[in-house]
This record gives sequence, structure tokens and C-alpha cells, in this order.
Amino acid sequence: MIEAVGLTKRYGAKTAVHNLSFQVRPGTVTGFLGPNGSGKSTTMRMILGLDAPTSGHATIGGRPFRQLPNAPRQVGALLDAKAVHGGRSARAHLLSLAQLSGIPARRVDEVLGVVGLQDVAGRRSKGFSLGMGQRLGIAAALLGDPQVLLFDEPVNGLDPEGILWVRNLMKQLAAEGRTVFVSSHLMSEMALTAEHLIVIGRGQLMADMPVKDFISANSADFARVRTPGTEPEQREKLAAALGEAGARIEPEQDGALRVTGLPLPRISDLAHEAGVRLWELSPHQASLEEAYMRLTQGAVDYRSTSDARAGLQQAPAGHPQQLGAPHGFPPAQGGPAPQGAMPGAQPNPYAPQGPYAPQAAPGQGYPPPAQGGPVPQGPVPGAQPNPYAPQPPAAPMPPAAPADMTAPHHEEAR
Ligand SMILES: Nc1ncnc2c1ncn2[C@@H]1O[C@H](COP(=O)(O)OP(=O)(O)OP(=O)(O)O)[C@@H](O)[C@H]1O
Repeated sequence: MIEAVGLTKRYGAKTAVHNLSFQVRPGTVTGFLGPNGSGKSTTMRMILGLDAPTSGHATIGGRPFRQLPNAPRQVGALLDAKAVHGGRSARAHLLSLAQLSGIPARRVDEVLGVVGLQDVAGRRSKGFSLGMGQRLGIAAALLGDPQVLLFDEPVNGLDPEGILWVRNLMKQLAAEGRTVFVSSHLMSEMALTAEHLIVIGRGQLMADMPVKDFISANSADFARVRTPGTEPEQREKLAAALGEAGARIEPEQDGALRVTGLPLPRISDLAHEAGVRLWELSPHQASLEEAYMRLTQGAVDYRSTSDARAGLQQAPAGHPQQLGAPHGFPPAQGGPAPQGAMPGAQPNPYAPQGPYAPQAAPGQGYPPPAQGGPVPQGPVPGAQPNPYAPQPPAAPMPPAAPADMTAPHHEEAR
């Protein structure tokens, strides 16, 4: 078993991991999820004794990694697949690791077979593709036939067949009674691989639960309800009526309301009784990916901005060009129709309009999210919405970060 207790890591003013406590049990695959920069690798490095915690501690089988007798036989890890001497062949690399740990040389060929690199075992690893490098890293982790395995983003660079192979390998290792801790930022992949999830955002624990509980807690049915965009008071009135009837209401990014806890006919009746006209009342089910994005939305450090292209692409005279949006479609969030759209293109009649288009601030005017989630937090200063990103619903319940974690982020040299 892996255990973290109050694990905290600060790099100067940057808190990478904050007071993280969890257990990773044997016999199941535990997925370790979080957005980029949320502290997954740092946590794994602390578990493996490669980084010293600022406070708290991590143990494997009750002992800190550095106190484990013959650690490579007990713990295997894939942290950085590129951390290989490129001039060495795959076999030579594994042989050197085996020799350092007193592992018999014949084990090298066994693991090369397990990861499917037997035919390229004599090739220098610097010529390996990303996927081959990942396989070599996994081979190194398996070398000592350890009971505890940590994999940091093991499916990076793998093709679909490779991803399936990793998924089955993880499950098989867990079925053999091993402790398998796998990091990823792909919820969809973890939903297929892991039985238990630990989700972090900005170094803090956001969820620690079986995947099936995460699914049932987060992929509930909901209704989307939209009132005329030109009449904000209608939306307020409806939200109040639904709230009184026990619904949970969250604002969606396009100005609609996401309503859980009431069947559609009841919502319709309540709207009618309140004298509110509806422009939309539709049934939905939150996907797991969406649930994860909602959970971690407020804890995302890196957001892309739209590419203005510095005006480099000048439209030829007579052919006005709309940058950053597909021809003929209105911009996201119901802004004005693009000037110079394709001739004959029609505006989207369903696009949200007017003052409702921008998202209402979470927590303003609506009941707070159920289950006492942490305090909502604003977007990264200066961040622009990515017009190409899937549009998750409005901000749910991101965690309040410690003061020093909200400071503008600069990637520091590692
Ligand atoms: N040696 C270091 N010095 C300074 N800052 C660091 C160092 N290592 C990590 N950090 C910072 O700590 C934060 C957490 O990084 P970490 O690599 O653990 O995140 P992650 O969840 O693994 O990210 P990703 O999914 O992108 O790999 C980041 O902001 C990172 O820049």
C-alpha cells in the first residue's frame, strides 16, 4: 500500500502539492488524475523518494521509499520515459538496471517480450518513437517484478493498440494483487482502466473514491432550461421557483440553467406557474469526462487563448475573412454575427443572445452546489476562452487555493 499523509511540496513561492493525504491499496488500479501542473508528478516523485516533502510524508508498505530494503524489487516506476541513455540499446539499458539491482539477466528478455520490444532490443533507444520509449520505461518498471507500481502518464504517445495494451497490463498487474498507481489527465482512459480515482487540482485533493461512485455522483441526469435572453428577470424568477422546489441549479456558460433533481414535466409546470416563458427545456446526461472537467475547471493552470495571428492573414480585397471562427457561424457566447460571413450564411437562431450570454458568476443568485464544495474561484487572470475547446458547463466547485498557489504562475527550471 502507498500512503500519503499531509504531503506538501513548495518550490520557492510555488506550492506544487498542498496537504495531500490518501491511500493507494493493493489489488486495484488507482487512477491519479489532475490537469497539467496539478502536482501529479511531484507527488509521485515524493512517494519515490526523489523529492523531499516540505512537510508531511509518504510511505510504501509502511516505510519511506528510501528505507525499503532492495527497493527496486519492491517498487517499479515509470516517471520519465526519456530518462534513458540514448546511446544504449534497449537491452543494454535494462541490463544495466538489472545489474544495479541484482536482478538476473534473463529477466531482461522476459520484460522485453512483455512490452513487445524484443525485435528492437538491440537498437539504440535514441531512435525510438515516443511509444517505444514508453514501452521501454514500462519494461524497466516491471524488471524487479515489484508488488508496487507507479506509472506517470504511461499511455503518452501510444497508439490505440498500445493504449489498450497498457490498460490490460495495468488491470492484470492489479488482479495479481499488486498496488498499481497510474497518473493521467484523461478521465475517459482512467474510467476504463482504474477502479479507484484520486483527483487533484492545484496540488489539493478534490476526489478520492471508487470510479463507480464517481460515475454515479457525477453523471446524473439534468435538464437544460433557457429563458428568453432579453429578459433576465425571467431567469431569476425561474431559478427561484425551481430552487424552492428543491432543484439544484447551476448556470451554464451560454446563459441557460442546468437543473438537477426535478423531472422535466415538473420544471415545465413550475415555469408555467411562475409565468416564465421557456426557450429550451431539454434532457441531458453529464458524461464522465464532463464531470471531471467540471470538477477540475477552477484548478486549471494553463488555458489557451484564441490565435489572433497578429493580422498576418490579410483577406484579399473583396473576400472578407473571419479569423478564429468557422465561416458562417456566429462567434461563441452569442456575440454579434461575424462581419463578412459566407454569403448566404444564416445566423444561428438558437445562439444565446443578450445579457444572458455571458456566464453568471457561480454562487451569485443561485443555491450553492450540493455537497459543500469548495469556494468557487475566478478564471486565470487574463485567460481567454478557447473557441475550439469543448464547452463544459459553468464553473462548479473548484477549490480555494492557498494564497501562494494563486500567484501568477511561471514555469520554473526543474
Ligand atoms: N523542480 C521544480 N521546480 C519548480 N517548480 C516545479 C518543479 N517541479 C514541479 N514544479 C511545479 O509544480 C507544479 C506541479 O508540477 P507537476 O509536474 O507535479 O504537475 P503534473 O500534474 O505532473 O503536470 P503534468 O500533467 O503537466 O505532467 C507545476 O506548476 C510545476 O511547474
